[in-house]
Amino acid sequence: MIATDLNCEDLGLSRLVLMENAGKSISDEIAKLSTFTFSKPVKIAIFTGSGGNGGDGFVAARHLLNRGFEVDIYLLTPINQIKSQDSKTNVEILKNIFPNFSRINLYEINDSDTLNTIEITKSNSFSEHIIIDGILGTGIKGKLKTKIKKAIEIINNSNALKVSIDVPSGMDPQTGEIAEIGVKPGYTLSLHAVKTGLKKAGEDLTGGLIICDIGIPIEAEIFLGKGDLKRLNKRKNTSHKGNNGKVLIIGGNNDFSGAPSISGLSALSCGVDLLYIASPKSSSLVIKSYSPDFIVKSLKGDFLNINNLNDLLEIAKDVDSILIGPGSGLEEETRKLFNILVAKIKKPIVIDADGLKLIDVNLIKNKENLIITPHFNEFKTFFKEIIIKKDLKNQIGSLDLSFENLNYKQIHDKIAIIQEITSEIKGTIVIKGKYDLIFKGNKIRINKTGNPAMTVGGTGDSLAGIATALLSLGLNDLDSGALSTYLNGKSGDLAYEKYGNGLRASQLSEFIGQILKK
Ligand SMILES: NC(=O)C1=CN([C@@H]2O[C@H](COP(=O)(O)OP(=O)(O)OC[C@H]3O[C@@H](n4cnc5c(N)ncnc54)[C@H](O)[C@@H]3O)[C@@H](O)[C@H]2O)[C@H](O)CC1
Ligand SMILES: [K+]
Repeated sequence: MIATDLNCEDLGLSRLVLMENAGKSISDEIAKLSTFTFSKPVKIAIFTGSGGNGGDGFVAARHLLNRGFEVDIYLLTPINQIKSQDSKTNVEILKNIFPNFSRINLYEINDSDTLNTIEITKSNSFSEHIIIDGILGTGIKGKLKTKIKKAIEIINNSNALKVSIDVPSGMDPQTGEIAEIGVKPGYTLSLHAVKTGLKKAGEDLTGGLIICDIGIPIEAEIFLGKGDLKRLNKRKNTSHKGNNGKVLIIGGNNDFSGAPSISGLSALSCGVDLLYIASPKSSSLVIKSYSPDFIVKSLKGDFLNINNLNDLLEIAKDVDSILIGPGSGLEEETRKLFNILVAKIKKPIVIDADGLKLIDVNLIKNKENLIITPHFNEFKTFFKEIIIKKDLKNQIGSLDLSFENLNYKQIHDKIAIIQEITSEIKGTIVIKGKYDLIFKGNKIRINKTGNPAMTVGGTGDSLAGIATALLSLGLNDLDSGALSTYLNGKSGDLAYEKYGNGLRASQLSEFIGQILKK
């Protein structure tokens, strides 16, 4: 949800607008609940915190006033300390309503003691009140401040009807756990979608769940955007070498040393701790010379072959994720090696480039934690058996990946055909193109970053390196595959700004760090 919310900004849909929609939806639901539950007009008390959840409360207040309700707002965070810019904007509007004709009272609660003096605390007969909990939503972190704990206690002790905005304050929106104390609402108004933790917590803790539409288009969930960067875990202060990703790249032959190196440079730029490249002797020396940050394992032979199996299984034991294929060439011996490797290795794997031409689709069908990264022609070749089995040869044969001048039905149909094929395997399929399409089961993501200068050789190797790095950093295969297309395309866009059509794939890694940092 946090990712989707930020991705709306990439579509030009601002958080301020979403907050307005949220507040309006909340006021509509409160009005319904009030006529449903009470025989006479009720008074509304809204508790607000320092973030977006409180902001929703301020907007709801404005709409509730127009519906004729009397509204008291208890600001647990004084106005000058409110952190969310959009909340600030909305509380300022309420402050500007002065001298006021609307029935609104704003109370800034500076310390816990002030809470003892408020109306709700003084009387326990608040059965004709609705309390709206806009204290904490999806942004909750760490221990609750004393003032917040006390406010939650007061809310729970009152016999008003309690309604939480988005998440009952105090509850972890991902796990549903209440570490200290949480509001026990009669209803929770979930914005856009019910957060994972609320489903886990159950109605005892959330009250009745009502979903409020706030105008987020489904595409904000499908298109990759800056919000998806939030999927990456924060590094722990206590972590040490090796805790943040160990990647193995298996590739290269006597003709190709660049491909595995480009994958390696991009993987390192995602922040992985250790990067191993296992390559035949013929290419390993050259690969070593590209970067002092690579740990290069030199394997016997001019190309990858079955005699390398034990060495590779040994190195694989020590890493978190493995990329198979860049620059490996198409030797029969390499084919044998790869097909045994994918059967034996249980760790997250990415298969790219020559790997896709050599590995049998049937051997990887049931692998969950797997990413393949074909462009459309490679996709057709890799899945040819499945395409024949499903009798889709004619339709796929004439298909391209362009969406220009198509209506939504034609777009649906095009995607449905591809999905019929991709859903035959359990891993993630990243089909590279102007728009990258990412499939896993019934899920689809689309990436729109990137530019025509990226048709230069090696950008796919960079993408595969990024996907493998993200797997090693703990993301699942769908998120790794999807986010890798966004990062690779975005770094390509920044590289284009600097180098124009002269950009080279080895330069993409230069920009990855700054995208992640932002
Ligand atoms: N797309 C949407 O769903 C929209 C949701 N909106 C609402 O915004 C919140 C999320 O807003 P955010 O500012 O990220 O977080 P919170 O309001 O939950 O609060 C964060 C705020 O509180 C402080 N804080 C965090 N932890 C604690 C703590 N343990 N004790 C005290 N204070 C704490 C923190 O410093 C922040 O300042 C979402 O739930 C929706 O309600 C928007 O309206 C837009 C659309
Ligand atoms: K809340």
